[in-house]
Amino acid sequence: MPLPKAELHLHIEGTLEPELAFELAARNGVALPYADTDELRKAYQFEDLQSFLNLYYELMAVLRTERDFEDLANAYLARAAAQGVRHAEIFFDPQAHLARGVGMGTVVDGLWRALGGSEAEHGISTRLILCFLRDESAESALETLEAAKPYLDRITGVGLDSAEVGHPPVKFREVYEAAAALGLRRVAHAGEEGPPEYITEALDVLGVERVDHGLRCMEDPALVERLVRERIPLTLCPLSNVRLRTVDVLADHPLPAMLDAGLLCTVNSDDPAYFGGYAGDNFDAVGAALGLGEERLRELARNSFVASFLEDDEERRARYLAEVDAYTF
Ligand SMILES: Nc1ncnc2[nH]cnc12
Ligand SMILES: [Zn+2]
Repeated sequence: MPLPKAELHLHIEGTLEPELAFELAARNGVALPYADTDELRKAYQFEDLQSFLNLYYELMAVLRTERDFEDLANAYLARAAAQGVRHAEIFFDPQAHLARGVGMGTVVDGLWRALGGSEAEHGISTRLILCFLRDESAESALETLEAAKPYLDRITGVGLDSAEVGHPPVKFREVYEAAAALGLRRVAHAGEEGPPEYITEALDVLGVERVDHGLRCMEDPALVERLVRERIPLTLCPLSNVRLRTVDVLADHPLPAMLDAGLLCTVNSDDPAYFGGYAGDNFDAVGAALGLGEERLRELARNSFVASFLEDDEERRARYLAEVDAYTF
């Protein structure tokens, strides 16, 4: 049995495996510019975040109906369950779908067909986090939040993703204020490729409770001290960092130094279909490459539940933490 864990940084569109992409393409009559799954897999060589995002957005063309989103989420949940994920807080990118004529209702209702039955079907509790694309305008983000209003009973929070550099958090001040007023939790990608100042801005201007990636905080000791003091969780994605070349090789990943500094780090998969592994694979990879022992891995699993948005169900959080504490490797 794998170590129980929560996954807090997972883009559902980034779980689209080549086989499912071709299946959905056939079902929807969408032509993909790749002969087969082997040729598509060969395109998974990324120089940086943007080169990945180009493919990520291109492949979304196959997602058209509620059933497509349901199938996508069910495929992820089945894989996650097999790797010990007990709770998943799942990002989705509605603007990338709205731009293709796929409505908010199709996306949320489709995802919910899987998420609503996830506990019974996969043994995983879930939350849904709507992400704004930071390379789109602030007005577009506000329109997206407006379009999400009929679905807020199923949406726990908002996030910020896509191309980071040149799109500082401050651009989204207004939409984050509106989200907070609606009672939504707030997270944002910051310090993945962007500078440590974006992390500070995400905290101060957007009021985020958790930072996605946050890797580049290590360049600013005062910021590290603040993140430790305020117990701000970081959702790290080690295999993603290597594939997108923010870290040269896994053995150089700063995770051990970050834990030693007292940061509340979690380990997640980001876009597992593209980066070579799901949540458990990321745990295994950092364990092996960084020589993390059982107690470090247990700490990471504990952190994932501590950092999760389970404030509305503390009993469940306590149950998950007890599972981690009782786990024998
Ligand atoms: N790693 C990542 N960074 C920013 N935006 C993303 N969208 C999907 N994956 C992402
Ligand atoms: Zn991400």
